[in-house]
Amino acid sequence: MKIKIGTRGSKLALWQAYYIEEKLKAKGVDTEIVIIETKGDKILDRSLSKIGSKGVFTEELEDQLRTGEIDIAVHSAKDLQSELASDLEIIAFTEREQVNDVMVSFNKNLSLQSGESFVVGTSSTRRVAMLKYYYPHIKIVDMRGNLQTRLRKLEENQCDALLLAFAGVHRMQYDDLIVEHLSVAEFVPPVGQGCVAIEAAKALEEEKRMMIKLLINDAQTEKCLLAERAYLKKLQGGCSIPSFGNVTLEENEHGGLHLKMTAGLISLDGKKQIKVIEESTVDDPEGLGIKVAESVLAQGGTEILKNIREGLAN
Ligand SMILES: NCc1[nH]cc(CCC(=O)O)c1CC(=O)O
Repeated sequence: MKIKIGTRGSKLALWQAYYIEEKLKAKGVDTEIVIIETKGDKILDRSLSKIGSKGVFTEELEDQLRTGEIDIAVHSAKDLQSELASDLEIIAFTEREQVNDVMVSFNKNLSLQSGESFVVGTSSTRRVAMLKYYYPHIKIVDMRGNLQTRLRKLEENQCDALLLAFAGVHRMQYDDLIVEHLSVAEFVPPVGQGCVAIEAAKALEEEKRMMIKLLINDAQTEKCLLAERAYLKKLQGGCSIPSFGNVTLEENEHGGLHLKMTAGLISLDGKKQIKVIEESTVDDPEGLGIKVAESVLAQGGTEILKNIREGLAN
């Protein structure tokens, strides 16, 4: 059996593909890596929210899943839209990395807490809105491109610091540049951050699907991700919407486990934030995600989404 692994060509995407390849190879499964360029990789001069968030990093990979050119597509779970086409599915989630965001800079003394004003580069609507909400003294500049491009821009002094996911910084071995770990209670991570997801066509041979599930899937991370993705799907928000959602498995008094979800929405100007924290048993993660989404929508989320959609349409 040979598994053909489709991936984007960025260094972070390749890290993810090799990570999956190693897990399969370690159990004697033959693999081949196929690099596929996506629209998100090609268009670098416009912000993601303007290109349209749906599938910019996934469409070309999905086409090749359908033709059987590749057996699986490897994605950052965060980049995978919450609603897949009916002929595609996620068959595995890897064990998750630390989920928090970090601030990266060449200036070791920078801190968001200091009250000092400096320039932070980010293109994430969630990070922009959260900066405005918690740290209004910070100046923000739009900073797109892959990790290496952003770091080059940082080096060129286009900004003083970047906000990034710890997972990507760590995987690219830039830990030395981390000057601050952001609290997950304030900067609640977006759905999927830190997890690698495996997408496949429903038509994939059963033998391959079972093998990949067995060797790659982490059952605990899967529970968390199912809840988070159900939340995002209910909100119908892609990555251009400043939503956040993070689920952890927590121990009960009796040693069993339950799910704890922290999720919400923040307006683009950072003026209004809705945050809901809810716990549930582990057996219905999707139910938890939907319940929290309904609660966020009812507490003003509908209004925030409406404002954002009208703004983006202009
Ligand atoms: N949107 C790009 C992207 N997709 C996944 C990661 C980081 C790694 C991960 O969360 O899996 C990043 C970079 C970032 O947000 O800093």
